Formats: sequence, C-alpha cells, structure tokens
Amino acid sequence: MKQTFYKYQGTGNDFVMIDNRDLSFDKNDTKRIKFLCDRRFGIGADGFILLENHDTLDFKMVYFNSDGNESSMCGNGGRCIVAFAKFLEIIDNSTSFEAIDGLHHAQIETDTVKLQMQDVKYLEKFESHVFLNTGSPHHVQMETDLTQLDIKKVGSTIRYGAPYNKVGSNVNFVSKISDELFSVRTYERGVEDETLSCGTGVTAVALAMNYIGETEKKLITLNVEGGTLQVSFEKEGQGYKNIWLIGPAVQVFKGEI
Ligand SMILES: N[C@H](CCC[C@H](N)C(=O)O)C(=O)O
Repeated sequence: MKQTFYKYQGTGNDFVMIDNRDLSFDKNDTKRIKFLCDRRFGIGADGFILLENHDTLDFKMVYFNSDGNESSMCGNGGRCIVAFAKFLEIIDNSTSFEAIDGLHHAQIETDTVKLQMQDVKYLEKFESHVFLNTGSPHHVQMETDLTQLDIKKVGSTIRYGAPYNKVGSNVNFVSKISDELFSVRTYERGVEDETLSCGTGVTAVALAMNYIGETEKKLITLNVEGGTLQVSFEKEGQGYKNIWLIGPAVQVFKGEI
C-alpha cells in the first residue's frame, strides 16, 4: 500500500517524514526505514521522522537514524517537524511537543524555527575534548583547521573507540573564528558518516565553548557545511538552561512510495 512521504532539510541535515497520526506506518519495520533513507535505492536522508498524536501536547516526534534504528533527540529534525506540523495546520506559530528526551517548546516564523532544547545539567571536560548530552551524546574537540580533516576516518575512530564503544557518541570538530562565531563539522552516530549539520551537535559545541572559556557570549553563531545555525543559552550552576537552537527548516519534496 503506497504511503505519502515528505522530505525536509535543516542546514543540509535531511529527513524523510510522515504524518503517522493514523499509526499506519510500522515503526518496527527497520528494513523499510533503512530503504527510505538509502540515497541510491530509496528517497535518501540522514534520518526518518514520524509525527504522531499526543494526549495533551500538539504532537509527538519519533526519530530514527538512517541505519533504521530509533535513536536519541535530533535537533535539526526537531526544527523540521515543527515546520511539518505548521504545513499540516496542526499548529500556528508556536508549539509544545514531546520527543524521546521530553517536552520541547518551539516557535516558527516563515522558514526559521527556534527550538528549545533540554537543559544540560553537567559537562565533562577532558584534556583533549568535552563530553555532554544535549538530547544526544556529543564529543566536542577543537581543531585549528577543519578543511583538511578526514571526518569519516577520524570521527568513526573516536565514535567506536573507548569510552564510547558500540553505543557510541556523535563527534564534533570545532574551530574558533571569533567570540561569537565557530565552524563545526560533525560525524554522526547512526548515520556513520559526516552530516552537513547536526542540531544537537552545534548546541553541544556552543555550550562546550562557553564552558571551557573560549567565549563568554550567550548567543553563538555556528557555520556548518550546510549553512548557519545559532544557539542561545543561560548559565545555571555547572550547566546550562533556556537553550534554543535557531535556524531554517525547509520542505523540499512530497511523494508516494
Ligand atoms: N545521530 C544522532 C541523532 C540525530 C542528531 C542530529 N541529526 C541532530 O540534528 O541533532 C544520534 O544518534 O545520537
């Protein structure tokens, strides 16, 4: 039976999406999710997102990596599902929805979505990197030059190595341009390759840069391979709160398969 799918992208991080309020899509069909995300044999995307009903909130987001497995929070996917909900006329310009890491508020103006991320209670600072969870686990390390890096090679070594091992972590490489501007490239767990942008990743980078004193700013712009994102936040104790991920979310395709 044919189903209608949409394709959204947020700074080049792209997602196949379906309105699953009738629960017609079998979320255990890993094979079909992998096929839909395959860039040669399917539609092609970094991830797959179901929009479902929620008892009290506007909707529920269910996220799968392109490997077909359900995963942790996706920041760019969260921004794209808000644009999808607006397109479906489920919401107007603001919303509250549930994702795997809990409640999220968001606002949408034309193609720009502001998504509130979960508070980050603590970060772990090591000699070579920072580790934190912004809804997904992120390893953040500074580099002087991102252009020469073999992201897939270096990123996968860190992602599969100790202490992350099989469960893994996303891996972000960051270079500082100024106190309010950083460049980021990300190796994404579950895609097992570099993506053009990672929303929970740039959120992790912004907080980590403030945490290790690379910047005192609380509104940071991040250049990613697929465009530009902003992250704003407030410090709270050893962590951060009132964290917002801001950037574009665009519908690129609708079709049946
Ligand atoms: N691959 C990530 C989830 C998606 C993160 C990314 N697409 C984002 O925008 O946050 C993981 O399995 O931890």
